[in-house]
Amino acid sequence: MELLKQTIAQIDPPDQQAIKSARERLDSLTKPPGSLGRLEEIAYRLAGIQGQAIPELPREKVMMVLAGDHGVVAEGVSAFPQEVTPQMVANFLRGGAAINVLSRQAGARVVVADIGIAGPPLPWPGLIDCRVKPGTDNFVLGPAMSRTEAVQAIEAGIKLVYQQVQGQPALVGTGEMGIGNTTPSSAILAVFGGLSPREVTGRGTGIDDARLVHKAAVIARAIEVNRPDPNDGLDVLAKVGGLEIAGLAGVILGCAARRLPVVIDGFISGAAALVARSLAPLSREYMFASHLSNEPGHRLMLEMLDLKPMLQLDMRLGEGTGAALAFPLLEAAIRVINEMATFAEAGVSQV
Ligand SMILES: Cc1cc2ncn([C@H]3O[C@H](COP(=O)(O)O)[C@@H](O)[C@H]3O)c2cc1C
Ligand SMILES: O=C(O)c1cccnc1
Repeated sequence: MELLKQTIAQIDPPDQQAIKSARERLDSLTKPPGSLGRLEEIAYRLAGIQGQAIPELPREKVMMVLAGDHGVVAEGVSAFPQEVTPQMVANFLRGGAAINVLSRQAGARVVVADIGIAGPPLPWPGLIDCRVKPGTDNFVLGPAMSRTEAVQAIEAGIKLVYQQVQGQPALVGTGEMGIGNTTPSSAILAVFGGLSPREVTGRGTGIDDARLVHKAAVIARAIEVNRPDPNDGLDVLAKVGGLEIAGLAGVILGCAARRLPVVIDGFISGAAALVARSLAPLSREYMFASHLSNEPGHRLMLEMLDLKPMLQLDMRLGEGTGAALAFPLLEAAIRVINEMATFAEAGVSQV
């Protein structure tokens, strides 16, 4: 609990003076004011995060992929069996998954961590061991994990940032693997948003209509049985969350504490972002929403976080794929503010 408390206490607001100077510089560049749209917002937000008017390109890009399993899969909420979680982790380690391809494209390193895959520990080279327990408990019957386990998983995510990222300037992305994890993500969204499970439940890996109705009913039952307190982020996480969601909340908090921008992937990462924001409201200032997932609740999630997605490609995969695709857009924003000529430099007339 000490590490979590310290980390939250270390999160400062972005540097307002750097933001102001960055906005002035953006307006001095050879383009009509504001004409690069949200790229300009990204540039000045990064200035505020780095604490300098002209943000630097990242020296390091890291995609954090956390894997965990979910007891609630016993209720039949996913189209795929639980063994796909370790099978996909093996695929990540071999470099054959979508996240490997898109991270290579972005020039990012993929970090793969086991925070709670079901079964015995996997002795695979390259797999980072931060196991809290072999999967959550079925949260229809009681809490997914204890409060202590939730804290342990968050702290594992914080430590990953410290161990895997050298420091400023860097870009970090959030990714995950865990069959069944759209179910806790919808549950978290329903609780924090005071929304009905039907509104926020989607098809995940591709369940049919009958299972979709069943999945929403499972989430409704879990909320009824556990009665998570929406004003207590740890309570929500422990009762209806997941280990990789907790770990990603830790990654987000760790980035915010170290003044690193963190690029949030899709629906599951969004649930982790809601948890992080509820534990430390300022952490939101360090988040960038990469894309809008096709999972229907994602739009509501981003509205609650007041974040606008950069891309909308009808993707619904997770793993960090949307975040990897957004990395070059953040780098483009940094290049614009660094490399464009000003009106004065280029001898271009202003109004
Ligand atoms: C082969 C395969 C690769 C994946 N990569 C990410 N997910 C995604 O799907 C899962 C969530 O959906 P649900 O809640 O319906 O199980 C997570 O593992 C998520 O990362 C995958 C799913 C599958 C099947
Ligand atoms: O948006 C996501 O992250 C997502 C959606 C469906 C299944 N897995 C991941």
